[in-house]
Amino acid sequence: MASLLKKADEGHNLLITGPPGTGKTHVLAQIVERFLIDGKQVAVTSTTGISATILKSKLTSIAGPDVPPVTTIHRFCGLADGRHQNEELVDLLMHSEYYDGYRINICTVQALIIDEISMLSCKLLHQIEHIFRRIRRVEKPFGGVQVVLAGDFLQLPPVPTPEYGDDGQSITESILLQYFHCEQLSEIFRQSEPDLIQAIHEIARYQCQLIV
Ligand SMILES: Nc1ncnc2c1ncn2[C@@H]1O[C@H](COP(=O)(O)OP(=O)(O)OP(=O)(O)O)[C@@H](O)[C@H]1O
Repeated sequence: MASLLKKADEGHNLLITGPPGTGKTHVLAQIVERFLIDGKQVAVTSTTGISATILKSKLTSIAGPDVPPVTTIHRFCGLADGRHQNEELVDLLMHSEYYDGYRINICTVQALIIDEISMLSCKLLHQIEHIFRRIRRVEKPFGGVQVVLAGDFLQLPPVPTPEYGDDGQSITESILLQYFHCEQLSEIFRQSEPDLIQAIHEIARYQCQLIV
């Protein structure tokens, strides 16, 4: 965990993965705390409303009441249900009064956290990168915003929306990952019984053996 926190302090983009109970939320809470102490404008988001609510309560129990509000990434920057093409959304963000709040969010944020990343499609990650770069007018990945992604790719995949041209491809093959330091957590903290921990790993990888 110390190496991840150091990378976060140094301003790297991070992708933190690992099975349930390996401490992804724990690390996120430490990172959020450090960003806040540094005076960074941090946005904490997740990919669904329910996971955002759960994340907020987990972060509060670890880092205390000062954690910022947690919302969905869609609500944070105006993605809605993914119906807009990239430049169409840029146009709305630049010119529609209805999108003022989203534009302000994008322009003021310095660090963006997205949890439950397995449910974010490649198309939406690329859209986020595009609109951040265009709206902030900074020709760097994500317009220079530090991005921290966390999740477990063996959990729920993205929901495809073929009507909007999104085939639901996971971000695992995204070329944007070249801009991330990727780290997989493997030590399970939530359980302590070795047999149970082994079973969790096997079930996650569809390798569970039936014992009769
Ligand atoms: N580095 C650590 N040292 C000791 N305990 C830890 C550590 N990291 C996490 N834990 C504990 O392990 C449990 C699971 O941690 P956490 O909820 O962060 O895992 P997670 O990977 O986010 O799980 P999930 O994918 O199910 O949300 C918690 O009770 C947490 O306090």
